[in-house]
Amino acid sequence: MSAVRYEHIKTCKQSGARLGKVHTPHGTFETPVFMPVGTLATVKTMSPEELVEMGAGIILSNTYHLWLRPGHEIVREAGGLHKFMNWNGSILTDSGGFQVFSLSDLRKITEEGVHFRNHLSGEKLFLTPEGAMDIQNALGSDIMMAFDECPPYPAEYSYMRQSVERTSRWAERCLEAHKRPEDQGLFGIVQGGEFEELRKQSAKDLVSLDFPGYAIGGLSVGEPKDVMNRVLEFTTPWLPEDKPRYLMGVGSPDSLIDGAIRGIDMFDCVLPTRIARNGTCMTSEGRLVVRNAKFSNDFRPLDENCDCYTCRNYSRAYIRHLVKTSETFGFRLTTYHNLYFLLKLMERVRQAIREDRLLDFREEFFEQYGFNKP
Ligand SMILES: Nc1cc(N)c2c(=O)[nH][nH]c(=O)c2c1
Ligand SMILES: [Zn+2]
Repeated sequence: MSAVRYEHIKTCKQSGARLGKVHTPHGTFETPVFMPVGTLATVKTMSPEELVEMGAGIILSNTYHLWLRPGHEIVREAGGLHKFMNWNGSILTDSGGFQVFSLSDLRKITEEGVHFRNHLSGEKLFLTPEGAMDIQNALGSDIMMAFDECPPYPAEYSYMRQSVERTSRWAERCLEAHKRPEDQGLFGIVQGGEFEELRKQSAKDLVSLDFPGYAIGGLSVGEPKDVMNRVLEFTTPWLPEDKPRYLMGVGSPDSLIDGAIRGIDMFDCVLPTRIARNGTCMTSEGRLVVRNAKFSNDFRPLDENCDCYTCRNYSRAYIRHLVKTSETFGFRLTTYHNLYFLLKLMERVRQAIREDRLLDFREEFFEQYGFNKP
C-alpha cells in the first residue's frame, strides 16, 4: 500500500482537465495544485503559519541543496524535514538530479551515477540513485522523486534516447532502494525531450514499474511554450488516469492553466518567490514591477482584485519604498502576495473544472491578465 493515493473527482467536460485529491501521510490536498518552493527548508521569507493561512497544502524542498546544507543526517537527527522546519502539511522533495545538471559544472554521467562538483565549494561529489533515495529517506518527505537525468534543451535524439533508457534503469534502482513505501510515495520522472517516441517509451517504462505518481521532467528548461504544450499533449495519454501527474518547474499563470487543461495535477516553480525578491508582482492585470518610479505615490494596493494580507494593508508606494531600500519586510509582502495569487488562481481553476468551463475561464483570465495582447 503506497503512502500516496490519488482520488479522481471529475474531469472537466469542456477541457479534459482533472479535479482530484492527493492523500499523503501529512494530509490531503486538492488538485490541480501549485506547490510553493522551499529550497533550503524554508519558503523564502514566509512562515509556515503564513503558508497555511494562504492555503498551501504542499511545499517542495530540494534534495541536492539540503544534502549540501545542513546535510541530510542533521535533518534525520531532527526527526525529518516536517519537524525541522515546523511544517505539518505535505512535502515533496525533488531528486537532486536537476540541480546536479543545472548548478554544477565538470559533471560526468556514468551508469552508476553522476560525478560533479559542489557548486559552493568546488568539492568533488558523486550522486547515485541509491544515494538520492537515502537523502530523501532521511528528509522524510511525503513524496520523493526518482533520480533522473534532465538533459538540456535542445538535445540530439540519439543522446536523448540513451538518457531516457538510463533514467528508466535508474528509476528501477530507486524502487529497489526505496526503504519505506508505506510512509513515502515515490514518483517516477518521464523524460524524452520533445521526441514523441521517447516520451512514450519513458512513460511506458515507468508505468510498468507501477509508481504511485508520475512527473513530467525535462520541460521548463528553455523550450518555447508551444513545445511544452505539445509534449504534454502526447505524453499524458501514456500515464494512468488514477495516479497524479506532476509537471516539474512550471509556475507562470498561463502555463499553470494550460498545463491543467492538458491533464496536469501538480506544479512547482520558484518564479513567484524569485520575482517577488526583485519587486515584481503577479496581479490580475498582469505583471507589476513595484520598484518603478511611477508607483512612488500610488497609494492603491498591488492588486485591487486581491484580498491578501499585503493588498488589504499596504500600498504600492509603501511596498516600492521598502523594496527600493532593500527592507526585508518589502520582500515578505511581495512574496506573500505572489504566492497567494497563484494559490488562489489554482482555486479558481478547480472551480472552473467543477463548472465544466475551464476553457472559458482561460479566455477570461488571459484577457484580463493581458496574455492575448499582441
Ligand atoms: N524543470 C525541471 C525542474 C526540476 N526540478 C526537475 C527535476 O527535479 N528533475 N528532472 C527534471 O526534468 C526537472 C525539470
Ligand atoms: Zn495581494
